[in-house]
Amino acid sequence: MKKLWKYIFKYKLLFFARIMTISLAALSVIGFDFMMGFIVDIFSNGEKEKFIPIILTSIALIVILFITEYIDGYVMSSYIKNTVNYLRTDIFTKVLNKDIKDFALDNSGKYISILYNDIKIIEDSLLNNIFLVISSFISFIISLVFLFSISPAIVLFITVFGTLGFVIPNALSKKLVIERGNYSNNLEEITSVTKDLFSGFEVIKGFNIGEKVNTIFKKSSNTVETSKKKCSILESIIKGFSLSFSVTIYLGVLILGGYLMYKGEISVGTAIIIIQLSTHIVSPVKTSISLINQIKSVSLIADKIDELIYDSCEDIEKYQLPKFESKIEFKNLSFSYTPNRKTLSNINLTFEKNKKYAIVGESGCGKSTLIKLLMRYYKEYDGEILIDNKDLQEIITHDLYKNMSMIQQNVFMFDESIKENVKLFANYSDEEVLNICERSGLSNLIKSLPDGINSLVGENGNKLSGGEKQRIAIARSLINNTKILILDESTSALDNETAYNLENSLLNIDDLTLVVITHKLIKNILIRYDEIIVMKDGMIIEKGSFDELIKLKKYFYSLYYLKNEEI
Ligand SMILES: Nc1ncnc2c1ncn2[C@@H]1O[C@H](COP(=O)(O)OP(=O)(O)OP(=O)(O)O)[C@@H](O)[C@H]1O
Repeated sequence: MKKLWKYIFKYKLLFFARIMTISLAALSVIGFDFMMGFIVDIFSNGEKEKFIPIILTSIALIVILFITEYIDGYVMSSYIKNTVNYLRTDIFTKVLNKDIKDFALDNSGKYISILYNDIKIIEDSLLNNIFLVISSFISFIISLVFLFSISPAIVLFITVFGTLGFVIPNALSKKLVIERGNYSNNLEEITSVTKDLFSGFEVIKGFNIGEKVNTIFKKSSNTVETSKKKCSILESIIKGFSLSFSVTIYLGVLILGGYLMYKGEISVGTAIIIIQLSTHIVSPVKTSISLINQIKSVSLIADKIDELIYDSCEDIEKYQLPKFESKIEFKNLSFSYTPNRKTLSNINLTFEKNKKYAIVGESGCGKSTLIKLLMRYYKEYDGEILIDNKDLQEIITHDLYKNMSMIQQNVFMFDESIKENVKLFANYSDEEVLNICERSGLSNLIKSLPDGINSLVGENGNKLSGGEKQRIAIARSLINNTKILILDESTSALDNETAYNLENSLLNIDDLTLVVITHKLIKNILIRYDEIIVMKDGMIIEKGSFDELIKLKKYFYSLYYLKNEEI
């Protein structure tokens, strides 16, 4: 919660301006209460000389009320706009700064829920309520002081019942805080579920599982609404208590004021002022519990935000890697996703600068896992991964991904043109983009489109084939002058000829360290790699050039002939 104060006070001037305007508005309303009392006394006493002044003062008060309300609304909307904007943008930036592995720990629906649902709760329950509490407090104190000057007995009565009206509902409020936390978690859950279900729209349609998916959604929706209902029930119990005590105070003040008037100790006008002022005492007692609870409940949401935007890397990243210079080394590397099941065992491997490596092995042997560790998706491994003798975990994120990119089977596309998707909004000329597109095997596609590189790719590239998206991803890395390029089955969506041409053109780039995970065992391509790494059951069992491995007549040999017989 502490961290939220940073956002609340980011626009200090507007915050304090709002306290001023809300205090002025509260004072104007109290002024109006006094005016009612004066008007009644002046007319009931027949004080003719005060008729005109009191009418003029009433008009002036109405104008003041209007102006203070307007200024107050203006200041408040400016404060909310700036603060919510800052909060949301800051959280978004922090999420963007997360490491890939940290980001992947949570469903992205959680981040979306925080950015919209939780920030809305913070706006309604914290930002708005802070000022309501302050304004109620100001009216409460002024009214109490004035009432004390008329009758200490009235103030004593209010203090006793006001305290009871605060303490009893407060005892119930802890439960409400917990329920509100549940409600926020359930909202987060339904956002993630909805996002996942919509992402799988094609699968849902293709496999006719609409009914099943509907049931999942209904269950989630029901959970959200049930927790909301629990909050509402608790709120009404608390409100019921607060209302009973406030009505007691209100009626009590009325009776005590009426009694003082009956004894002739106060005028009718003063009795009216007492009644009016008592509303400023009753109202905070009635609403303060619910306001304070709402503010408290935000602390759970604030903790959740803190936890999600916490960046685990900042403290250990200390090495710069302006340019990849010599080698990547894996030393005695072992890794498990789950206890008791080793995915990688004792890997010792070196990728030298500008050399080309192919990783082969049957499905599930650990090829992608090895590469994911190099991309720093997971950090809990035994052994070491070093780039230019620097521990992978300690290299500054920006430098790491500037030097190294990975192209996977699923390529993300912005709903933009081919050109923007290749240059990723950086400043490259059309010639540079066209040149890179040619090297990435995109020339035919671009020639066939009326708008060439300016053609739009559609939402997540739905106007392109899987192979075309992969070629765009390769073009992205090449234009960015990535020094280490990793392809994870990334030519799988390409036909054999295109895959062959593309891999060949990447193998021709001298100043590129290339690591390709491949299932396609094509001799003409494989002979061009400096080293083929053969994996089985999470271990490297053979290493060498194509000819060396064939001569060995061991695992690679059988894998190669098996694949080529299949073809
Ligand atoms: N996130 C994960 N959690 C648990 N187990 C996983 C996870 N990812 C992969 N595995 C398991 O680890 C093993 C190695 O998977 P990996 O993806 O590295 O294999 P691969 O050689 O790349 O396979 P393929 O050629 O089919 O892509 C597999 O048994 C897989 O089921």
